[in-house]
Amino acid sequence: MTSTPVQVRDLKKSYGGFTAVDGISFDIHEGETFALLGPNGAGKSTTIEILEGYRDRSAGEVSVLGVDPQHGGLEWKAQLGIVLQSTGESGNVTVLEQLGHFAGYYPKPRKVAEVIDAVGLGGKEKTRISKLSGGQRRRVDVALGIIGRPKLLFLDEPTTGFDPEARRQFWDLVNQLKAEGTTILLTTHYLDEAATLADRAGVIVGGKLVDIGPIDDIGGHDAKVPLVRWRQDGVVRVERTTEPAALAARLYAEAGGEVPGLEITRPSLEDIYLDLVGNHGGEESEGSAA
Ligand SMILES: Nc1ncnc2c1ncn2[C@@H]1O[C@H](COP(=O)(O)OP(=O)(O)OP(=O)(O)O)[C@@H](O)[C@H]1O
Repeated sequence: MTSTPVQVRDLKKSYGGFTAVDGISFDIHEGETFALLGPNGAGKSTTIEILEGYRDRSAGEVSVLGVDPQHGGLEWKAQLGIVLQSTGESGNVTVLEQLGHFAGYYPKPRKVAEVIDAVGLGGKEKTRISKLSGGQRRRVDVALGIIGRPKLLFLDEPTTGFDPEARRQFWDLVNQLKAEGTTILLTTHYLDEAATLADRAGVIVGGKLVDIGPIDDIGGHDAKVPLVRWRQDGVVRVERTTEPAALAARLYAEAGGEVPGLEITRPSLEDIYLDLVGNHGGEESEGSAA
């Protein structure tokens, strides 16, 4: 086992004349949770599917658990946990049957009952998957992703369709997997989810990596500078400053008391991400013509 389970160098993928992934490079270190962020169509799923061995690349080098995914065998695949973007589970079997069946594919599976509890499907063991709600089926997807005790777990928009309680429960589960040393590659459009779970992130726009680094450093140092808002003569004023308390104190002294509408906020990861994507011309990102 390598201490850098995922290594990607100058990865490119074209669909006909359309370049969906345009020369991206990144590493994911052992035990780390790495978030791949980007607008719809940026190339995240294409990248993940190449790493999972589902799609061939057009150019570049990729190593996943020391193996080129284009040549990964069953033993390699058994070390991966995969939660695809779309729900695949709609069968006529029960939750217990489905998980029991999949557990049989792996050399050291987790206990089915444990997994059912971990994804919050306790009480639904004997329910047919076709009778579950959309969010509950998504939990089955997550359960199938972790049943084989993967070394590397791919989570492609795992909490889409989850209610807020289920999302929190899922975050607890991911933290538990992290504590066990699982390396995780996550894509999500929920920036609070990325901020909570990820150690590092890469932001893809139009098939190119526009930023990468520890989650708190995304957007660069200046992106985090706090905003001070207040009202003066009925007009909302906004100033960015690294010393918000000093500005607030000055305003207090000038106003001779409480400052109307005073608010100090730090840009959230979502604010920073939206700036970053906007600056790189991405909204509904469309890659580039080759
Ligand atoms: N099989 C395919 N054939 C042709 N074009 C494709 C194919 N799969 C994806 N694309 C295109 O490649 C680009 C990247 O798609 P991809 O699914 O990787 O984006 P994404 O970042 O995962 O988006 P989302 O957030 O919507 O899931 C898109 O413009 C998409 O239309």
